[in-house]
Amino acid sequence: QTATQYTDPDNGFQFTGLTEPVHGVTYGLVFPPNPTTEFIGEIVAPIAAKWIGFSLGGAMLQSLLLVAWPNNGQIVTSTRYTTTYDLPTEYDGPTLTTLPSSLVNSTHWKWVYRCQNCTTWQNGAMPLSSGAALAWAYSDVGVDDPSNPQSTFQEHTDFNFFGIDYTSATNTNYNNYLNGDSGSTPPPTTTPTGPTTTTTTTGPTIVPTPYDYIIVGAGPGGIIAADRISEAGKKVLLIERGGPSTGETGGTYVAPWAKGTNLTKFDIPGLFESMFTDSNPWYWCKDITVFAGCLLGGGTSINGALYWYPATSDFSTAAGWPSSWTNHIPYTNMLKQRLPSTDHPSTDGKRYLEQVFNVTSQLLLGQGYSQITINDNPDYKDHAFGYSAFDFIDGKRGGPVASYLRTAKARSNFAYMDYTLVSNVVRNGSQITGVQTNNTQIGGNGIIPLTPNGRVILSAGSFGSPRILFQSGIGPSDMISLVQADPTAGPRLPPQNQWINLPVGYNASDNPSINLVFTHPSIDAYENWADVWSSPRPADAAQYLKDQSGVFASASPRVNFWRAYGASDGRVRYAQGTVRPGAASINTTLPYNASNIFTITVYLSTGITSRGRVGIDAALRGKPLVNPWLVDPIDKQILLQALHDVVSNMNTVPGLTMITPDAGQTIDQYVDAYDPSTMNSNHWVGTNTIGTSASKAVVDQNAKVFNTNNLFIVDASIIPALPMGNPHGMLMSAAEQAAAKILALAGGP
Ligand code: HEM
Repeated sequence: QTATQYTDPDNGFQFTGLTEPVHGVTYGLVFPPNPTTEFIGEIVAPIAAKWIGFSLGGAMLQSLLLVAWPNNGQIVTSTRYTTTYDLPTEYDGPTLTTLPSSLVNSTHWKWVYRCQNCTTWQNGAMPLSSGAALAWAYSDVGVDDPSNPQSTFQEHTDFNFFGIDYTSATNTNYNNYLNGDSGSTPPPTTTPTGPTTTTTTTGPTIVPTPYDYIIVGAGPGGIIAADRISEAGKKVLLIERGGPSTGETGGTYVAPWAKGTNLTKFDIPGLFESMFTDSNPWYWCKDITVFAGCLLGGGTSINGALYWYPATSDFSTAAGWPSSWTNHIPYTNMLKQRLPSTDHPSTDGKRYLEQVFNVTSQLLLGQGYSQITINDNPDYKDHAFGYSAFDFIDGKRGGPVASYLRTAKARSNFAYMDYTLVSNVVRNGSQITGVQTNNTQIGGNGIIPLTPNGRVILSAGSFGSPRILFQSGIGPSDMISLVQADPTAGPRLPPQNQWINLPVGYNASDNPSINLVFTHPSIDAYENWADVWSSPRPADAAQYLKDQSGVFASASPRVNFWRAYGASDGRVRYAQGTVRPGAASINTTLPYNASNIFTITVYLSTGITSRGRVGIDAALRGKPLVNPWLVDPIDKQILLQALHDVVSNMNTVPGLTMITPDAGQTIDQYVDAYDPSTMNSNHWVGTNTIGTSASKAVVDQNAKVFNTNNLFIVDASIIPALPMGNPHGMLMSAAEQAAAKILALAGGP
């Protein structure tokens, strides 16, 4: 089949397309006379079509896919992408705008849309100077969560292809079409190809509300800032690009065995390991090349929730903090009050799956370690070990979402907007006037303004916040040049004489971590967590569903330990260990019993000198440009020393065998051969580091971006150096302190 020209009888637009005969769905496209990167399209479908997919590359894989369905009189739409024959997931970059002649009535639904930045995508493009194939997918089975544009759904029930000649698919009235006007096209006299009706149900333009504080990103930094600032009576908008996570926030991603409850993947601590083995991990950001959580709660909704109250050194001037930050105790106390830690998260107070604790404590006691309650002694981090501590609450994921967000939401001066991506701040020189979102229904252009003296706080994370800065003309010029070349983001940049040169993306660090894998006959490896999502041990699943107790009330770690090391450069570095049943990867020549495996991960933390650089690529994806792990040979030397120490007395624990590395490889060879990407701990900090001078730092001691009047950052990116432990506890204390400093700073709303 080949597309031909037809005129839609309702809106009078001339499209190139066809009505396929099997289901009677019409697909049409029209381009401006000198094609740019956009087009107007339409899909007219009988009500029996529960969702429709349209592939701009003419195939399922590596194509920009448009997916649409009707819900409550509106058309719900998304752009998606996939490289495998599984559910295509969110693809950011294109902008879809539903045009007014769209409708839903009793027989049909019709989606007329503008698709901008749509003619090229990752690994593909529409060949606009020739012809090509397009493809459609049809389903008579409804999607799982119709109000959610990123809903999951089952495979199509039909698909097919058709040819199109792009060179004749243009119309000189294109710009009129954008305004809902068919221009000089004569009134249609041809046979109607679509439904005839007059009900227009797409929403009108929303008049944008100005806010005192617009906070971009609902991770730990953004949520805590939003709670404290709304508590102070300011009018606050918190914007999240993703959607709900836990059941209490409207999340619906529930394991088969928990069906009928609102205990989602993000509620049940024992599902943590399944984050990395899911066939449809929609919650990871698709435009950041390392793991980042694109959902409410950010990293705290998808992490293992290891929660450490900060040590004094975490906020020291030696770590890079301005001296005004070193007294963290009042803020850490505020955090502890809102979110106490627990090292026995099961609601019955018992500990489960503790075999690794027994084995590891034999090793550590033999090395002169003492067992302590770790969060009772945050500064005791040399030769100390104890039970892993978490911010779980009532046997469920707690974190900032189940604490600070609850109180924020109860206030009438707090507003929350999800599924909304902020690309850049709108500014006039050093004065920020609003944020640019991808929701063009807001004011017709997607811009949300500030009140007079209003402020923007970026909390989009160590990759997301730098990208927003680059797209706002703030950062090194090589990054802003990449933005300039982008057809959508380029025109939104301020003029070059307003660019602000700051070291955005530099000073990046992340804990290098190395896994050692062991077996011991006493260990229960819990099937390496492989079955927790689809076929858990029935008794454990039942116990958890009954009262949130048992194995599922905790994430996988069971033991943590720390040790200090002096080095030849005069610095003290700390090594951290995390121990859990199971193993992410095993590489061994030894025969072993898979039901007895466990992992000791050794990280280097406080004192690391290695730094990398974070930036964007030409597709504006966030990525490490220079890896931050073990750049300094002394960092590597200390990490090796720590690994050797951990296994130094292995022969004193009967039955304990190290299988990775195995006898054929030394620890040094193992570390030399380690894939750097698996050394990543996803603890990125420092990409918008705090400091006292604009030549070395991005934000000043009030967390305000240098050379701006009213732009702030509150997230892991301002932390100058890695803290002692997994960073989200220390980050939340930093967010408390940053919120207090921002509120105290004169000149605000
Ligand atoms: C849960 C969602 C989906 C699943 C599991 C799925 C799965 C599959 C599978 C297994 C095939 C190969 C079928 C065969 O060769 O007979 C296929 C083909 C195809 N799918 Fe999907 N699909 C999904 C969603 C979509 C969507 C949203 C589109 C949007 C346009 C799409 C477009 C296509 C097209 C055009 C083909 C045929 C051409 C090709 O193989 O690339 N699919 N799909």
